[in-house]
Amino acid sequence: MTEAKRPVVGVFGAGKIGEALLSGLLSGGRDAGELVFTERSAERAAQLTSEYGIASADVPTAARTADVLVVAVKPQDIEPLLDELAGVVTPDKLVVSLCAGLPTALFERRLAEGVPVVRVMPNTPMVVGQAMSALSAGAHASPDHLDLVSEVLGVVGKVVVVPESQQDAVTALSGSGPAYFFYLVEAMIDAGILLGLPRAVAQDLIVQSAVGAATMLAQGGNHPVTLREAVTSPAGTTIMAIRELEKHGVRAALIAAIEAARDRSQQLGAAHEQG
Ligand SMILES: NC(=O)C1=CN([C@@H]2O[C@H](COP(=O)(O)OP(=O)(O)OC[C@H]3O[C@@H](n4cnc5c(N)ncnc54)[C@H](OP(=O)(O)O)[C@@H]3O)[C@@H](O)[C@H]2O)C=CC1
Ligand SMILES: O=C(O)[C@@H]1CCC=N1
Repeated sequence: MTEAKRPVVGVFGAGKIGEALLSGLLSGGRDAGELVFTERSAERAAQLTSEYGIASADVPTAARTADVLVVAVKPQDIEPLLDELAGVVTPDKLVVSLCAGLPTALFERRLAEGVPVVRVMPNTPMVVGQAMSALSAGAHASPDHLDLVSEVLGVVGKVVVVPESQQDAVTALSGSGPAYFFYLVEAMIDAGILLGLPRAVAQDLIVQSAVGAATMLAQGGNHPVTLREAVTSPAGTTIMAIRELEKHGVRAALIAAIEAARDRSQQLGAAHEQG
């Protein structure tokens, strides 16, 4: 039986998330020949080609070569890229935007009539096959297009479909989410240093605690409250720490932080609505 031909994925802007996607797809079994990317800096393009064996191309060539065009430039850099894509992207292609805040309507306005667009918010754990990607279909994207994006991003992690109206919230939660966990881990390692532990020991203790806790959350099916209560003994050590976290407003700080990230995602989109 012959296998159906897999789509060629083109990554436009191979920075942090673009590179994470390319390397995650390779680790997930895609061939370098099924991938292409564009980069502004020739030096960075050469470095990525040497590291991964994936060819780079200019924007029009990559747009013609790829079936799925993944846009991974900063929202602030989108306009010149859309100028380049506008003349070459045809409705038989699929455009996938990873850009925070940018609505599918922006792409639909700037590209040829009928080009399907899917907005995705992924996150960097795609380098280890553990991304969380949330997908929303634009006006011309069909269920088959969503299936195609799910298939590609399913190689590098989990996929969920959400209404586009929820994408700013998703961006604040799971798009930025890994940074919050890294920040907490960093702070807990500092606490270990304060308590006199060697840095490497503190890091091992906290990272393995994070891995263990994440695995229990992902696999155990228990609510986080139940899991935390199981650690929190009457008159024990954990409740003393929890009291301090509550006293310092850590829960409220996290809620406010995530709300601020949501607001910023909305602003990034609004900037392009006006311009
Ligand atoms: N980082 C993350 O965790 C996540 C990021 N995103 C989204 O992904 C997008 C990219 O973010 P991130 O990877 O962090 O940003 P980066 O700045 O690391 O990557 C963007 C890359 O695109 C290049 N670039 C810019 N314009 C063009 C162009 N016209 N043609 C080709 N390449 C171009 C940049 O080059 P140069 O450096 O020379 O400017 C840079 O290498 C953003 O829209 C962000 O919102 C989404 C989810 C998570
Ligand atoms: O910080 C940002 O804007 C991007 C979007 C989500 C994660 N990083």
